Amino acid sequence: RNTLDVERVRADFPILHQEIYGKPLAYLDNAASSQKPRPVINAMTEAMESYYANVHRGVHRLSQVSTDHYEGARETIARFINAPKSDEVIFTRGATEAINLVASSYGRAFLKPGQEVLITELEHHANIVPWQMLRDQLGIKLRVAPVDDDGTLRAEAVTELIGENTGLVAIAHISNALGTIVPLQEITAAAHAKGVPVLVDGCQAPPHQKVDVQALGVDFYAFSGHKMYGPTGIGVLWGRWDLLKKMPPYQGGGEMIYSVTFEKSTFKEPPHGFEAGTPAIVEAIGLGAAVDWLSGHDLDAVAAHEHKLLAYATERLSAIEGLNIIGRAEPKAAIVSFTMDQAHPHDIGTIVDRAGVAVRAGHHCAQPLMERYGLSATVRASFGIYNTEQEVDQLADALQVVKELFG
Ligand SMILES: Cc1ncc(COP(=O)(O)O)c(CN[C@@H](CS)C(=O)O)c1O
Repeated sequence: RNTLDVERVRADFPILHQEIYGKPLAYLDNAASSQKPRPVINAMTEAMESYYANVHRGVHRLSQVSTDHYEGARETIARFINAPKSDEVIFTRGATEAINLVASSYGRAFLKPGQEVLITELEHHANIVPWQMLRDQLGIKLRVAPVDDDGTLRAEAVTELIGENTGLVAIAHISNALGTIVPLQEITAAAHAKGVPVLVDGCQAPPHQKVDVQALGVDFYAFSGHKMYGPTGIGVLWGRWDLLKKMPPYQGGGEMIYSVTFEKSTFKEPPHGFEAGTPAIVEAIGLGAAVDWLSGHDLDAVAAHEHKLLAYATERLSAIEGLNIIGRAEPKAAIVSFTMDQAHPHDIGTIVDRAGVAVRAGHHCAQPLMERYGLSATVRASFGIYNTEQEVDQLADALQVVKELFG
């Protein structure tokens, strides 16, 4: 397996080469959002400088070129997740909108009052609140599968709750707060054995590991461009064609129709039937460029590099007296959430920031999960392709200062 040339990777990210309060920036908040490599910046700038126009409707050359790049990005993304066809790739604003689309379209059309949507304690608010809204509108019920004390989500903890009343399993691929990697294949096989579809909140997966929707066997897969070295404002809902085909539109407007009269309108097939209005053209092109850039790296080598950082960070942080790592599931993505006996997460985040280290302090939009561990917040360091062991040292040394200050 070839190793990652991190210095060469870092050279692609202009933003990383700066100082914060006189210290080199150590950007360790990748679970919140990742930075953008030069090819993504260039692709978006080139679109706006040389061929930008609205898509699909124009008869003029620029519109055709813009459309080719926009639809080309869709095909690039479809290949990246091994989707059977690119028409199954729907552009959304991000994972949140992708999940809301399924709740609103699939949920309202195919879930019945009294049926259950099965989620887990690991979920991000984006995969909790849309189902609560559907419950309040439609009368479905929410069931929550428990995680273990160490942040592990055992497949049976989920599968034993799948019954004849379960209408959908909605589950994270990777926990943004703890890093837990969920055993999706096992859960999906059990759900399908009972005829229950599976939606995956895949937000934290594509930048860190190969995502193959056919190998996973899932029915819907949602993710955001800004977490995988692409821009904000663009994300993807991938869905199985036979489900997308029968789902009613999510939003109405231009682009998603064949014809409109005051009496009625006829709707386009997926994906355009779910893409009302002018799309995020430049952002979609940016996401396509991010996928091309990421695909230029050996994803196994990326995963191995990040796992090495996770192991090193776990070792260094575990050595700090009074520091408690929250979530030690195996396998785990390169996310380390922790508390310190001596200091509040926000104080810790502020102090390490003065040392040039960017981490997140808070509930990470997973308040129920924090409550389950009796916490209101943690500090979270989350690693990406461009992070280094030196940056782990920078974090650990800054935490030593916190310990001395508050110890
Ligand atoms: C598992 C998971 N699911 C959904 C989302 C929402 O993604 P959007 O691009 O904001 O729509 C996120 C984004 N989590 C960020 C912001 S709260 C974090 O700091 O962890 C996520 O991690």
